[in-house]
Amino acid sequence: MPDTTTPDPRHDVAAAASEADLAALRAEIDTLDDALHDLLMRRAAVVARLAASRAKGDGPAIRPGREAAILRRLLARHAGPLPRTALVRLWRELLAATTSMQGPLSVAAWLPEAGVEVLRAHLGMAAPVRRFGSDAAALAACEAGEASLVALPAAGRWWRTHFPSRLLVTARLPFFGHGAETVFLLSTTPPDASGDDRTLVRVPAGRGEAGLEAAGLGGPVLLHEHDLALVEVPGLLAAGDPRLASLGATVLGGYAAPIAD
Ligand SMILES: O=C(O)C(=O)C[C@]1(C(=O)O)C=C[C@@H](O)C=C1
Repeated sequence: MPDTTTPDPRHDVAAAASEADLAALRAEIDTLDDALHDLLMRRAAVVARLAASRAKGDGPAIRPGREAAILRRLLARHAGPLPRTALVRLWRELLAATTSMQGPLSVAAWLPEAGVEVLRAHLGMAAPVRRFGSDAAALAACEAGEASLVALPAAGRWWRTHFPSRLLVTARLPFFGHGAETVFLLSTTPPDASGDDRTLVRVPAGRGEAGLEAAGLGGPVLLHEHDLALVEVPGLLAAGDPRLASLGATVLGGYAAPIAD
């Protein structure tokens, strides 16, 4: 029978080597964490300079188009084992933080539970989200200055009854990957171009949709209710776009085209 009580010195050497490897790898991770942390602090300081320059003007600091362009650029250069979802999650939390550094970021939401999850994934855990019992109540809270953004689903009466409005749709969520719910973010800051955008347009059902097609502006119909259709048109169109004038179309806002994961 082999003597199992006597330690094999070769095991000690192997254990010591793997302990040393582990310590070396962890030291490398610590060095990288310091470098990442230094860069995060430097990045936040640049955002603070940008905010202090007042170049952005009034209204909420959030610029969903710029955020989308940042994420698209990073995803395009992404390589290696870190999942793309993790990259997006990290930057979403960062962008939510740098937005709230510049001014209050609060949301008036009329959303089902799944929509709140989609909203949280986008705005991070810190942004205060107040839920309302109707789309009209959430919109009124923002109009009254009680919230900087409104979050609404692709349902309800808001898209038929609330426009033209000071509040415009500026983001469609989820921006990356798939969510159980589509969420629209509305803001008093007009939509900013991301390089690949869509415009949300309300048109008379039938005639309006055909008119959009004929003008080369056909896109997916998101909702159809009574005599109105909600259509996602390619590009970022201004409310006064001459191609829309004769169609009885109302621009509800625009946003970065979401990317599949
Ligand atoms: O570019 C801006 O306007 C910023 O405020 C900076 C920044 C960022 O951290 O990169 C922060 C918030 C905006 O929503 C978009 C981008």
